[in-house]
Amino acid sequence: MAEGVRRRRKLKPVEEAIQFSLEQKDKNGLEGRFISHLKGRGVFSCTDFEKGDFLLEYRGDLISKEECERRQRIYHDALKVFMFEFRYNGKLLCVDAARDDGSLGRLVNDDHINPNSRMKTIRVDGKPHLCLFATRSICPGEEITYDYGDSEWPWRCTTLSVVEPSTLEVNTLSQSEDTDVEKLKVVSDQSELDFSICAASEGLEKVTLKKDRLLLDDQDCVEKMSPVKEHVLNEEQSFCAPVEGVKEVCRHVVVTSAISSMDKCAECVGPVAALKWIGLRCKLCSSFWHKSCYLKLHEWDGRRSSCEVSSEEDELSDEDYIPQSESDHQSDSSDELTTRPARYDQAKLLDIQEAASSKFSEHLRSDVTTLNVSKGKGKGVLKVMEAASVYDESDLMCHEEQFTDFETDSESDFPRKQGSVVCRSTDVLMSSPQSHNSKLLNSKSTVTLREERERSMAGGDHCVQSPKISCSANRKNYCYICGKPQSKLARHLKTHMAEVEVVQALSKLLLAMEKGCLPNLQGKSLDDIEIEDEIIMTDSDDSDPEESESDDEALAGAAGNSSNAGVQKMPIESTTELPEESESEAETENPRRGQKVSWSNAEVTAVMKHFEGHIAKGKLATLTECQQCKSAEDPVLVRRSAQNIRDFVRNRGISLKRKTQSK
Ligand SMILES: C[S@@+](CC[C@H](N)C(=O)[O-])C[C@H]1O[C@@H](n2cnc3c(N)ncnc32)[C@H](O)[C@@H]1O
Repeated sequence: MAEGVRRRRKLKPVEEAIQFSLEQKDKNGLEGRFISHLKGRGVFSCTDFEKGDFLLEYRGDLISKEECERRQRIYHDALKVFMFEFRYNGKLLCVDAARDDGSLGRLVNDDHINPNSRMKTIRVDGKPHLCLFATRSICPGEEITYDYGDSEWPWRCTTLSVVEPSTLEVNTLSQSEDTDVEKLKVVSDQSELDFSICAASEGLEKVTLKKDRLLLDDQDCVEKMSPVKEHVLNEEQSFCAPVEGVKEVCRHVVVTSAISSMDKCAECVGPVAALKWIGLRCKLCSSFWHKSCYLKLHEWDGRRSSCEVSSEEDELSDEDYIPQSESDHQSDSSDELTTRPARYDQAKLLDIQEAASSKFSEHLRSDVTTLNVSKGKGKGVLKVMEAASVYDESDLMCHEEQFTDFETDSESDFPRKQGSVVCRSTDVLMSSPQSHNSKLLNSKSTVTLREERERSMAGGDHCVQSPKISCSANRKNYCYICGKPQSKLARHLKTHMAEVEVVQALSKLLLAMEKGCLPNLQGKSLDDIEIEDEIIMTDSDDSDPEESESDDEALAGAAGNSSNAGVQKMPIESTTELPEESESEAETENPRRGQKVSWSNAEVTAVMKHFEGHIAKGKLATLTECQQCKSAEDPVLVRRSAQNIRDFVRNRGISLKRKTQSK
């Protein structure tokens, strides 16, 4: 009874904050949504909040200054933005929310002009917790924001100062009303930048910037805490919002580069795929970007002219497989980079869309394919379709996207923006190039699809974009990703757009389309789909197999030859030697890899044990299979990477094919 009464009693905001902090839960009435490519996600209220209400905790690992520094050394910029440094009991601490635990606090964006909440510390079990409280009443639909504090937050600045690494003194301008903006002194030797920034808020902020991190000095900080409740918050505490903006001081010198799947685009923070991707890397600050993101960024802030682009390509690690995809093709030439306009808002998925468009328009013209794929609990049906004019059309749409407001409520907006639609139904999304209005068509079968397509083609109306993945059941839409029913599916899907799963699903489908093996995927769950690459001999494979391409050539093959878009030519990366009969003696030297390593008989036997079937069938091994082989045969293959093994299998397959053909 007493328990019941306690439950019913409305908790005071601080009590509520303590309760939610203890339970590690977010409050109802708030939701995360994707806002835009520029801003990323944000948190929105779905209910009314009153001034003073507790909203959310900025949840993460509470770590010391030292641990914070250590993590900042190893974190990519994209993760550093989730590190919230603050002062508590005279100590510099940090809540690291880099790990996405699904909590909403980490997604709250900055607003220094009209924020509706404020970050405060409360003490729970002797430890500080960062909690957001409403500073005014908040209506449903409003985005929750707080003031990150005075700093050079890039999104606040209309003009960004770009600093030459060698520049010794730079004036910085804060967008805030405060007048105490002083000089930013830069002492730079490229390897270590020390900045003393004096900016004003309620007090003077002193920040030491080393390499690429911000540390608060023993001075007043960005934001001073007002006590929430004396026994909870009994001393002056100060805050610094998530670390950000350091990359802006670099005058980027970018090169096209093969980038590890672990590294994210500094602009959209998104991975492209589980595999290594080709993008741009700044030689000075080692940030990475999708090419389209980089172009967009430098058009936005007018720094384009100050950016150097080199055509030099980076070294590839022999661990990484570079997929031959159109998204790679985008990154191939510095020429293109300097001349091509930035067109994409939703870089990540649009990259894939573009990949699909150009690749499939080459060799899948007039094809309409339906693919049933089950995923999770529901009976999802993926319809994948392709239209003859897809390339031109997607091009047109990409251009138009610049002028389209993404923030519309239109059901069709998301798919059109994304280019690739993921929803659950027998419905298929189609769109007309004239109107650019996507509409849900209740297409029940391939025949219907084809008819629809033919009808629209005849009427000058074209099916748009590939792949289209559309799922629903009984006219109720279920989200393909989280499986929940959604009345506003298109809008809901925006929340998933950054998820790797979507990108991976699309990648798989694209690969399957490209290889013409979509029908084989009928009824499979996405997790079960493993697309085996088949070895396709090309002219260049007719040369002596021992003379495999250099890494550069392989990279160029993988990234640069869009005219080969219709052919899946596996780049020969020469990460291992070609194992001919004499492979045990064969030695190939890769200057980048240093020591040449010949294949021993034991190694060959170990690999053959696993991949004889692949070689006979002319199939490529996947990296996972190679890793499994390596583990199973441990320690025989200790000198070989999974990629080495993969190359071995491929090269063997090529040799065998050649032999068969010559017979
Ligand atoms: C703690 S995260 C907030 C969540 C973030 N929007 C996301 O999608 O992950 C901080 C980052 O959000 C972005 N951000 C925050 N406030 C912003 C604003 N007002 N305008 C644009 N971007 C903002 C910046 O990229 C910043 O580095």
